[in-house]
Amino acid sequence: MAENGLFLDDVSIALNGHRLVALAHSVAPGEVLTVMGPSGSGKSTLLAYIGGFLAPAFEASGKVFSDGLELTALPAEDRHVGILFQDPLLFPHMSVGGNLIFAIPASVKGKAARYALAEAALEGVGLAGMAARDPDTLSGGQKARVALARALLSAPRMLLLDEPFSKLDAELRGQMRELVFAKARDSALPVVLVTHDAADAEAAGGSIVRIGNAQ
Ligand SMILES: Nc1ncnc2c1ncn2[C@@H]1O[C@H](COP(=O)(O)OP(=O)(O)OP(=O)(O)O)[C@@H](O)[C@H]1O
Repeated sequence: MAENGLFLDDVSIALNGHRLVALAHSVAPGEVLTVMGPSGSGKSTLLAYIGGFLAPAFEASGKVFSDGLELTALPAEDRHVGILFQDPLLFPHMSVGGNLIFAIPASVKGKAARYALAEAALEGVGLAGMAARDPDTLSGGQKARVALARALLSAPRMLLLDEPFSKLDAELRGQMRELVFAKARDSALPVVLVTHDAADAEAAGGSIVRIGNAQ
């Protein structure tokens, strides 16, 4: 078992008796495992299993470890997994800062300390001073950055990325993936990236697994 990082120990997921995913893989801190495969092959399902929110329709086995700690039996809220989806999914009724402060673990006490963390996270994604903004006034690329800052603020053990760049235009897409991978390296977070885009996989630079037709 890999001591550091994420380890998927013979993970197998089936739907109606048909096996979708069979995977054994480790992802070192700061590295990216890219998961590719046709639509409906089970890529998002694999992320749901790792994150602890697999729908009951699926039958799954295999263990998930993070830094040697087994997560498999833990509920999603205790797994401390940072997730980015295709849509940034910011709360529209909160300011940008509110969206960030919401994600900070309750163990960080004091309004000033929580505000300072949120400000620093915004600065870290190139959005210094934007805490008071309404999320609806941000561009798609800015929203994606806020979602990244929010995921990082939650003190995650890993990042799970479900096509997070696919709605961005080519230039923003390149910038955003560099930012995400740099943050993952800086924070020594293992990353599982689901994508249809070979350029994403190439930029990620780690291992690529294909599920679906290849099995
Ligand atoms: N909650 C659910 N209950 C039952 N079946 C589901 C559920 N969610 C997804 N599925 C089915 O499980 C299979 C895998 O879906 P999944 O979303 O993991 O595919 P994917 O590879 O991520 O696809 P895409 O590239 O289109 O996002 C599909 O056949 C899908 O219809």
